[in-house]
Amino acid sequence: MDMVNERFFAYYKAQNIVPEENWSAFLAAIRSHLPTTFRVAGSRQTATTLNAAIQEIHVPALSNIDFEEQRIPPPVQLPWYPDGLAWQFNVPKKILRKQPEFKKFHSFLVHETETGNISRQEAVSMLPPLFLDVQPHHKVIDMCAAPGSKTAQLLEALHAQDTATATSIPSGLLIANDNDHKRTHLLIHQSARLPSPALMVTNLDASNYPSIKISQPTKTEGSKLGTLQFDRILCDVPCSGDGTIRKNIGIWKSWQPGDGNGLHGLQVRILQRAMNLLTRDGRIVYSTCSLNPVENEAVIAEALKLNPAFQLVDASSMLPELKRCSGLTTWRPSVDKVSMKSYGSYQEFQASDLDPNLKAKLNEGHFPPDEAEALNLPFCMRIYPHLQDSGGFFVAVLERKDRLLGPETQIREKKREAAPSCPGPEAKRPRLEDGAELGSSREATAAILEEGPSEVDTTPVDVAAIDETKTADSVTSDQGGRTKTEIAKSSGNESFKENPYTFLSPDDYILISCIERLKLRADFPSSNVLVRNPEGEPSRSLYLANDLVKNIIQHNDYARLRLTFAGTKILSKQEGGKGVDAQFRILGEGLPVVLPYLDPSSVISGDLASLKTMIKSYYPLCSSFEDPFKSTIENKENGTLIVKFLPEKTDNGSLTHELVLPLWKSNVSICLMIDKKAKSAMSSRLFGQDISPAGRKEEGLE
Ligand SMILES: C[S@@+](CC[C@H](N)C(=O)[O-])C[C@H]1O[C@@H](n2cnc3c(N)ncnc32)[C@H](O)[C@@H]1O
Repeated sequence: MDMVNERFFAYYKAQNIVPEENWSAFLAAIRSHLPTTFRVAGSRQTATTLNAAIQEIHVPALSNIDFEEQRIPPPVQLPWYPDGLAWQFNVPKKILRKQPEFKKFHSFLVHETETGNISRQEAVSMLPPLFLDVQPHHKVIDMCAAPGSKTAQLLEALHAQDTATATSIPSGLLIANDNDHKRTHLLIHQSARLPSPALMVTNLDASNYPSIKISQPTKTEGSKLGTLQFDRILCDVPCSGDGTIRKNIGIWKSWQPGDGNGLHGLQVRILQRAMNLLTRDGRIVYSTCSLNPVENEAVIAEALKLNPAFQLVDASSMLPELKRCSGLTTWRPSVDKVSMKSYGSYQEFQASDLDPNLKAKLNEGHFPPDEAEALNLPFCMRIYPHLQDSGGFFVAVLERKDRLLGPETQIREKKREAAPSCPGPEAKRPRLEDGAELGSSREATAAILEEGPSEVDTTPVDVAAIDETKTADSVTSDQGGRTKTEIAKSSGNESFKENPYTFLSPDDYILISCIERLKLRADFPSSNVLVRNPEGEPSRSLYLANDLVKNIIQHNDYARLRLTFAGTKILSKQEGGKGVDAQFRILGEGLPVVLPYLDPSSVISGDLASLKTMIKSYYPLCSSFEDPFKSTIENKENGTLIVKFLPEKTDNGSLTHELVLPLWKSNVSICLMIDKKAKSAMSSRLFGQDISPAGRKEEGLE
């Protein structure tokens, strides 16, 4: 492919995005292959252990490797990422497939990605959540969240107090929102790897995000209904995406100077809405993967002019190792595909002899404001590909000016620009970070699934529960006696087809039987257990939400919020468990959440030899285990069991920290209730190879 686009060159030279002397370095970088980057995810404790394994086992094994007479550099840590938890390597696919050590490392990455311990994410895309600085008590909203790579980082920050085996229940909240319904489901699928009782997913237009009611305690009246305001808001808005040109090389051909013009209005409205949803001491991070000032500084400037209570934050002392350039104070929008002419001011644009139809495509907000310096636009951050061999990116941090002053004052809701909620005719479809264009969700889904989430193991696991949300059309009623269709109509949401969430009574006999079976302690938050079906019956899956999520669900119409997901699934009905007292089984993703409430006597001890047997076969016979594990399971009642493995060394690997897993016991066999990809990853890590049935099949051994 010819990596040439004269319009692109002329436009960005006119913007002066980099000094003349750096232009050739910029050009060389955007024409070169983008290195692979990944982040060690999950709880801090697991992350540190896995990171140590990369440092102490993989990097030494990958050092001093020659391929076709060339020295291949090993992975290196991104210097700016906290605790060295993000890595970069630049090795051609051919080497990853053929060179034995790199092949081994690649399959380690694939396995760990599938289990959620590693997130393959562009380096620059990791930045916005870091600048947002989320704490476990924060109320956070990710306004344009799908497919969810930054949502995952935000969730991890909320869960900073998790341990290797147990999930904390943060007091804060994360709402992940996206207006594309299919993409919200992709996000939900991804976030199953990071189960959180503090997560809600909504499917709304961020530029018009509704006020959410919550019950707040008062000094005198007990409690009253108020409006939820967020401590942290991420606006990773839809954009033209030319910063991803190294990865999405089609941009070389398709790029036009007007690509960002039609998105500007929507971007301003999303940021403005965020400003109105922010608590006084809160913080907003606005980001795009576009280099275009019309989608970046122009949006910030316009939003600041409309909301003078806000200011840009000087974030130069945050992530000091990150190389960045200052935001622009002047730029030259263009609507011209032919002569490549651009204009330094709105006045100059209006005075030009352009066709009136073209003149209608830009308004004053697209152009640099007179007060660019006073607005501190240089505090915006531009990350260019040549600075540290990354993609191109833009980040700005905003806070309220009066954040440290006196009592809170509600900012006046500005009248929003009467612009259409869709980008204007000039607008191309916004490019999404994963490379797909908005609207082509099927391709986006396929692309992401290829890289990311693991399949559900349909053999022993939960197919029924997956279908649960698809029964939404059934005509049944909510607590107010309205049918789902009526609720949807009343909310102007005819097309919304998700099921409502209903909290179970702590006296519900199924809930009580699960609690008794698992011997959950009295402090288990049983009043926060909810189900997701129109009848409000515990017929399939039980979810757990934290207090804030419960508060929101109870005080808002779920259809108005287009609530697509909430909390985390902890228990599911085991169809094969008929005749067993408690037919519910604990889920792999729910176990870390429930673990802190389990009575130690309900957890059995296992050893790695037994684990090997459980991984090798789907339903190993109880009699195939060695004692003492054999007699332990033989003496247990049928149904859900939890098994704990202590750190131990094996011939080809080691278990470095405690591991707790869910089992299901039938009359003569047991089954390890985890995803088949999680089994494969665990097997490779503990036994040096994938001994699971799926792994053996892949290797042609079965
Ligand atoms: C740049 S992508 C977000 C990437 C995401 N933050 C991540 O890190 O995975 C922009 C997202 O905005 C969504 N979007 C577009 N218009 C929107 C709107 N008006 N309200 C909410 N989301 C919108 C798109 O569906 C897309 O998923």
